[in-house]
Amino acid sequence: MATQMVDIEGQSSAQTSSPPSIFNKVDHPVTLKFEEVVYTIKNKKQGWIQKKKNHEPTEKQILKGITGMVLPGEMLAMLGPSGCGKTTLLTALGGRLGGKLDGTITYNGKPFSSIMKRYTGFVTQDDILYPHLTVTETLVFTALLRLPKKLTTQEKITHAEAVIDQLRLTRCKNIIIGGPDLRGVSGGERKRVSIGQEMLINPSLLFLDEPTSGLDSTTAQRIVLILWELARGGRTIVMTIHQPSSRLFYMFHKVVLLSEGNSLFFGKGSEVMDYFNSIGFSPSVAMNPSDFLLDLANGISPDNSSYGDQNAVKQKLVLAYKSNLDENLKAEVVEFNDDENDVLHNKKHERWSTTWLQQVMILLKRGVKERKHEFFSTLKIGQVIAVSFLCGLLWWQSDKAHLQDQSGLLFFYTGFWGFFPLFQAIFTFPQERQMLGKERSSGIFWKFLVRIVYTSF
Ligand SMILES: Nc1ncnc2c1ncn2[C@@H]1O[C@H](COP(=O)(O)OP(=O)(O)OP(=O)(O)O)[C@@H](O)[C@H]1O
Repeated sequence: MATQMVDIEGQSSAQTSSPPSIFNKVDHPVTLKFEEVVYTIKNKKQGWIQKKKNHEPTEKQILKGITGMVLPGEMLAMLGPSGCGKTTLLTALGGRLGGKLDGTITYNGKPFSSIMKRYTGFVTQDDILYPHLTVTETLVFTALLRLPKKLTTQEKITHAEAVIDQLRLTRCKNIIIGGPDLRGVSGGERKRVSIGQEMLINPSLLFLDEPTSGLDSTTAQRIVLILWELARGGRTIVMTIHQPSSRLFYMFHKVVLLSEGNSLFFGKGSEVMDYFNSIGFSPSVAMNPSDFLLDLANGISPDNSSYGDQNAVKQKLVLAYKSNLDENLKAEVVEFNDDENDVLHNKKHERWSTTWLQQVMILLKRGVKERKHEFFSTLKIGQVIAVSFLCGLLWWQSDKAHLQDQSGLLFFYTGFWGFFPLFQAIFTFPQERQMLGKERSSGIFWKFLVRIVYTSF
């Protein structure tokens, strides 16, 4: 099997022609509109004793009517305190939220569809990557899986190389991703690899959940700058972000401020301070706008930094939004005609994903690369030696004439070599769950099958 494997590192470094500039412009621009988005969840049922005591409502509203619009070439930042509903809104807009979702979300005037899914990239907060693959291997395997089958393997590798260049990952392209117990690329580089995986399909819409969390401000700025360049190519970019520095804040074209599922502001980042000033909230000292906005969303008024009347401040801000911005915004969203330029839905699309056999083969190769270190791990060799030693002791100088003894040994060996690989395979299922979830959304369904096949070797 090892001889069949594609030497990805070798092939990619052998590539001499300059990578195509596939990222300059997007082919199918998308306008994202969302009106009165409400998301409700059912509260978990309590035990019958608790149920009698507490009369909690059975449902909880996470999003309470959020409206907005993002045009191609724009970058929207969702701001708000922890638990205000940013990730929920992002997931809803990315077409990944199940459950009770009311309101309207449209992409060029149409609801979410499989065509839209193909042109949507989603970068989750946690980077789900294989720790033992290098940056190049990670991106090349993704390219082989996600790019249309009309492209040759070499062209797909060239695309992956182009992404590496674009994301300035060239210096670390041969370094492994790494994990909690394994040194690898830095946090910022890992985040760029995750973004690169989504960029490979040249998405029209890109969603990112906290792409800068845990990074220093320079690295965070570098990542937002890359996203800004992507937006300049006509992409629609939506991200959640916790507390951007003022340099970052002014890079966003639009900002939505959330508080407990309510919208407190939606509009241009450059206008947010003027808006809050106009309704009587202005910072007493010069401060980072995002700090100021987070204080407001937490109900901390600039003139009264005591924590007494937070609910009253929040209520005031919600009412101010409803009377000053909500109606105009809804009218703007309804009036905007995005049907005319809808190249995406008007064009005939080929079914371009790879066949299941190709997927199985690529996943098999990737699985072998990722787990080859386990095949001859000291632990596994130690386990086999220990079992062999015990068997040796038990059957030491056993009489060859005793056929039952010999068949017992054979029975034990057959059982051991049958179940030993089987248990290895079973324990990979929980480890692979996250990756399966991530890749299922890209249409890769054959992973479990492949896991069983190659772990049983
Ligand atoms: N399935 C669920 N069941 C119960 N509560 C949920 C569920 N999903 C989300 N919530 C609640 O909804 C609220 C919003 O969650 P969400 O993850 O969107 O917040 P967030 O603003 O992204 O927070 P953070 O910035 O900390 O990631 C939280 O209070 C969370 O506990």
